[in-house]
Amino acid sequence: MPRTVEGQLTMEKTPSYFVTSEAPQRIHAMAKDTKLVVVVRDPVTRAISDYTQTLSKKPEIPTFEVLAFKNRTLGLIDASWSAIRIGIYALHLESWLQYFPLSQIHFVSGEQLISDPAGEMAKVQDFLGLRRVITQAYFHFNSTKGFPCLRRPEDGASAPRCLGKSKGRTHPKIDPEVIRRLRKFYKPFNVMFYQMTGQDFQWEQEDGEK
Ligand SMILES: Nc1ncnc2c1ncn2[C@@H]1O[C@H](COP(=O)(O)OS(=O)(=O)O)[C@@H](OP(=O)(O)O)[C@H]1O
Repeated sequence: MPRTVEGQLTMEKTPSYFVTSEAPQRIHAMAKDTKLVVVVRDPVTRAISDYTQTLSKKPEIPTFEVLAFKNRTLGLIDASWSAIRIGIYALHLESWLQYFPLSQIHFVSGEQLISDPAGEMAKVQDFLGLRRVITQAYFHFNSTKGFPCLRRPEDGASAPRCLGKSKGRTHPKIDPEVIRRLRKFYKPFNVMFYQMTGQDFQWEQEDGEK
């Protein structure tokens, strides 16, 4: 990590930290006042997104439906498969709460980051004690991509910058029965996560992928 001088904030982004059991202790030992920002999305959609990413690199892998189960006849989910395990957010958060108070952790809703990026970024800036610089003016919804893209009002007419092709890929169609089974699997963990964070992410609202 680079040294931070007075008046600076050092930021670092590593998605795997949240699910790495040694990370909370190590980060706490390095800087116990560190503020943590975690982006979470519906774990079922997250698992499919994770699978889609792997599939793009290894097209020969088995189907999502095959990988999701230890025993499909019995409906036994394979919670050791990383695409599924990562979405058990309550489990991972428990390790962080051994070292950091909840007040030092901010959770961003992945769904709202897409539907209301400025609102979600306002909360992040408040949490970090920053002025709200990134506002609505910084976002432009690109209907072709189906996601908000970033523009810099200070750059005048320059085109908004969308994330690359590997973000916002089309997901394969997954058997709705498998989705239902996965929703049932995650429900108790999601409820526990809402209780632990005091935030209801509303992942139980609809059936099907979000
Ligand atoms: N603005 C914008 N543009 C494009 N994509 C967006 C955006 N906001 C959120 N998302 C969602 O981010 C998902 C990819 O994030 P990742 O977690 O895979 O990224 S990373 O691994 O942390 O780099 C990606 O998941 P997939 O849709 O499965 O590709 C998107 O749904």
